[in-house]
Amino acid sequence: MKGTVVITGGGTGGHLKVAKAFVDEFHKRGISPIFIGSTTGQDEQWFKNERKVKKAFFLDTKGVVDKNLIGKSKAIFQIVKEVNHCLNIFDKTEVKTVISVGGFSAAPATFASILSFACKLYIHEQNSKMGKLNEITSRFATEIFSSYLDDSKIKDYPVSSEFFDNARVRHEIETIIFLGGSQGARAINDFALSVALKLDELGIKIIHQTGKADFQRVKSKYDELNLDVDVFDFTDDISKKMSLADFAISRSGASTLWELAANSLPTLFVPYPYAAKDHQYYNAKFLKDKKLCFVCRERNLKPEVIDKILKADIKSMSKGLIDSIGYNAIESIVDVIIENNQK
Ligand SMILES: CC(=O)N[C@H]1[C@@H](OP(=O)(O)OP(=O)(O)OC[C@H]2O[C@@H](n3ccc(=O)[nH]c3=O)[C@H](O)[C@@H]2O)O[C@H](CO)[C@@H](O)[C@@H]1O
Repeated sequence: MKGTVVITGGGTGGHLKVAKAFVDEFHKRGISPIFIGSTTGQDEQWFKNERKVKKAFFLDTKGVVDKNLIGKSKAIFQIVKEVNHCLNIFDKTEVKTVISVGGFSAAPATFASILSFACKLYIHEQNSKMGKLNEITSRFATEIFSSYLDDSKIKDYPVSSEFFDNARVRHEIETIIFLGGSQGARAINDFALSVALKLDELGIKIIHQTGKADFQRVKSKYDELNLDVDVFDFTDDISKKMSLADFAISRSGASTLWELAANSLPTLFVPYPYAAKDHQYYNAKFLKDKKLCFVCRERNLKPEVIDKILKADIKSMSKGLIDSIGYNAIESIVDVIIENNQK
């Protein structure tokens, strides 16, 4: 491969999981990329000690969207400053390929790749509605990979193999997993607590990922209810937890959604209502239109929802999910990038 590869982006687990898939795939092929992320968000947590990267840079950047005018100006000024920093890195390490997985962390390296004519830019857009940065920069990209774009060369989402390996067709609901995405979701936590006694009476086991911020509160409530629940804030072994469940109630962040699909786990998605352009709703709608999931707006999430789920035909949904996503997405995406690099 000519020149160095940069993988950039992050902020939250959804973007970082895809960044990690790229790092792992390049490493498998004997290529050590550089990672460029931010000091804000979860980037350092995921990549500070990652041995598969040649070097990781964490730049002083913050999100631009959802800020007042002064906040926006400061964030933009900081990005401009860090673009320069990236151009220096590109120059010193002969960067020829920049792969953005989106999020504000990706801004400096993405803009630097556009300014440096020696680089090719690739974008992986995880969501059904394009993020602001990708909307601005995508016209400069050599390829945009997305599960929702008709003209994407590879449409399958890069999901780790363990989600496929542990997949099975679900027949009846004996265990439900509640998932809040990388940061947890208070609305899903409250819903789980409101139906926990009923599920227990029905003999249904609960697995519950709360997110860090709400863990103690949720754990104490289960203790008060005297229920034996597998409750945790975050785990590195989420595929194992998913595979134990027969049904999921989850946010529809892109990585989680496609992991659940890969695992053939029927799901009720409760989209995060404040996501940009309501993208979590449209992520889930993509599967709902194929009758492969249920979707419930957060405002309609009432205990009665459980009765409907218990009557549903989860077997045909679970079977249908098998064909919704193919196995080797990250290999195919990296093949396209390497082929282009050789031209
Ligand atoms: C509030 C918000 O705007 N969230 C966005 C964010 O979500 P968020 O960061 O929550 O992302 P996702 O749901 O896409 O991914 C979370 C990742 O964390 C992993 N995980 C989660 C819990 C756990 O205990 N262990 C674990 O490993 C999941 O398996 C998954 O791979 O990025 C996604 C991808 O751009 C978007 O679709 C979401 O809308």
